Amino acid sequence: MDAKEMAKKQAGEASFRFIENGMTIGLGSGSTVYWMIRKLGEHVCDGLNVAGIPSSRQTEAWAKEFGVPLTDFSQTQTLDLAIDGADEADQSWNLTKGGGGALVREKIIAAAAEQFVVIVDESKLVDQLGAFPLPVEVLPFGWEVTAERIANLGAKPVVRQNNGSLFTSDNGNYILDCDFGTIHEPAALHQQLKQLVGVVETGIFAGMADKLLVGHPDGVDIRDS
Ligand SMILES: O=C[C@H](O)[C@H](O)[C@H](O)COP(=O)(O)O
Repeated sequence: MDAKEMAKKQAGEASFRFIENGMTIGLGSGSTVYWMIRKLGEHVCDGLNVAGIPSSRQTEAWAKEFGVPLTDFSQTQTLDLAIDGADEADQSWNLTKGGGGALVREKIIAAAAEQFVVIVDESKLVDQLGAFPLPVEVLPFGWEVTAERIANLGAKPVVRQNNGSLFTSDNGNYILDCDFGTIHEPAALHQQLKQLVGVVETGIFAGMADKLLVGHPDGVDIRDS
C-alpha cells in the first residue's frame, strides 16, 4: 500500500471512534470511506448494532460486502452521524466534494446528520478551494444551456465523461466539472450556482463539517470545529 492509501486508511479507520452502539449513520462515498466501512463491518461482526444509509451504489455494495446493515430515509429522517471524504478542504473547512459523482446524496445525508465527520488524507488540505474543478450536478435536459450559464459566472465547465459516454450520476443526472480558479467565497458561489435553472446541486459543502480527520501514513490529526 502506498503512503497516500495508508493516510486514507488512517483517516477512515479513525472515524470509527465517533460511532456508538445504536446509531444510524450516513455512509459517504469514495476511497477513504471504503476504509471506514470495512472497519465498521468488523465491529458489526463483533456485535455492534448500527444501521447505515449509503450515499451511492458503490457504498451500498461495500456495506453489503462487509455486513453493515442498511436502512433508508423512509425509516428515519435524522441521522446520528455522517462520515464522508472530500476532494478539497480549506482552512475554514469548506469542502469540495463530488469527485466520484455522489455529491447530491452526500449533501442530503450530511444535512440530515447531527454530526458530520469528514475524513481526508493530508493531500486534500488547501488554503483555498479551486485547484480541484468544482463538480456541479445538472439535469440532462438542456445541460448545454446550463453549462453556458455557469461559464458566464466565470468557470470553464467540462461535462464529465466515462469510457467515451457522458457520466451519469446515481440520480440520472450529468456532472459539469467547473474550473473557477481560486474560489474566494465558496458559500456565495454555491448560492449563485443554485439559482441557475438546471443546477441540481453543487459540490461546495460550506460550513457543514463538525470534525475533520486528517490522515497521514503513520497517524491521524483530529480537529474540532
Ligand atoms: O463523489 C464523491 C465524494 O464526494 C468523495 O467523498 C470524494 O470524491 C473523495 O473521495 P476519495 O476519498 O476517494 O478521495
